[in-house]
Amino acid sequence: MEETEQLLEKYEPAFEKVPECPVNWDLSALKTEENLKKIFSFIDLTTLNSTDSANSVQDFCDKLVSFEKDFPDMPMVGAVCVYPVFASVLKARLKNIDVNRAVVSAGFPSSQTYLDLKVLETKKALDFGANEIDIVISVGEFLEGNHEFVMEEIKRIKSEMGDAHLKVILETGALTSIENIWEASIIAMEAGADFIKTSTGKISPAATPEAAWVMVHAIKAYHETTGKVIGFKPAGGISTSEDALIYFKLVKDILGEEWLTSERFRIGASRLVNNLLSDISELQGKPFSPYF
Ligand SMILES: O=C[C@H](O)COP(=O)(O)O
Repeated sequence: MEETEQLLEKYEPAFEKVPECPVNWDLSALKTEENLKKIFSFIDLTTLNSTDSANSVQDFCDKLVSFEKDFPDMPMVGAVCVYPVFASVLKARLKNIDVNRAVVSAGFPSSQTYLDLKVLETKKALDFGANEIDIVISVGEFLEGNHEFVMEEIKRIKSEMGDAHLKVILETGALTSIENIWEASIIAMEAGADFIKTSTGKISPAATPEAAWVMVHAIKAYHETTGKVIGFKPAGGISTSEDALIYFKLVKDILGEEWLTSERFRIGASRLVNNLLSDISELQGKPFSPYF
């Protein structure tokens, strides 16, 4: 039996014990200033548009640098996340603030390119200043049952990354079943993912509580079995405080308070920041106008 099949068999009993995902989420007690600020610090503030340019990414970064001065009571976001060609812009413009420089790589978002190009793209992004890399699994190969291929690709990319963090996107909206999401989670973690991430944000559905539920249980099972700590990143379509609070609650309830840190929990989002800031201002009784 192949290595990946043995691995999946080992984790099957844990999968069978995953409870049903709740349909309703009671978030009322969670919408506090403290929690919303924590969520803010977990954001991978993302711009992944075909229209992005060096100038627009520069402006995006400069806004974050001004934000730190204009909102001294707010934490910094976890990372800024951009296309690889802008890694050097992040390095130059964010050098004076404490924020991670994340870059999508390896043929993002389809992952449909040669492995040597995936490795090259990743190495270049790191050389130019990224310290976190987000890649997508080869979804088509995974769905064909080529688990070994998916595992080896991730391992190879990770092996070229030194200390930089690797986030592996499962593209859960394309995985067709809860079992597939579980298996992709286990394979990605075993292959060296520091984080597993739901979605690229480029297909629908993107992040869902149901997909997150399975992934977070997989992280828990993997931690219990290996002692390894893997982070979780829901991404795609998360735009309101309530959307984010569902993932916050899910991580808190299943993995515990110790996962509520930007080392272990990120939320990939392009539109969440202003809504969080608006809700925080409302809780503080202060006026707010969109900042980002
Ligand atoms: O990785 C992050 C996602 O691409 C962001 O998706 P979003 O634009 O729907 O927030």
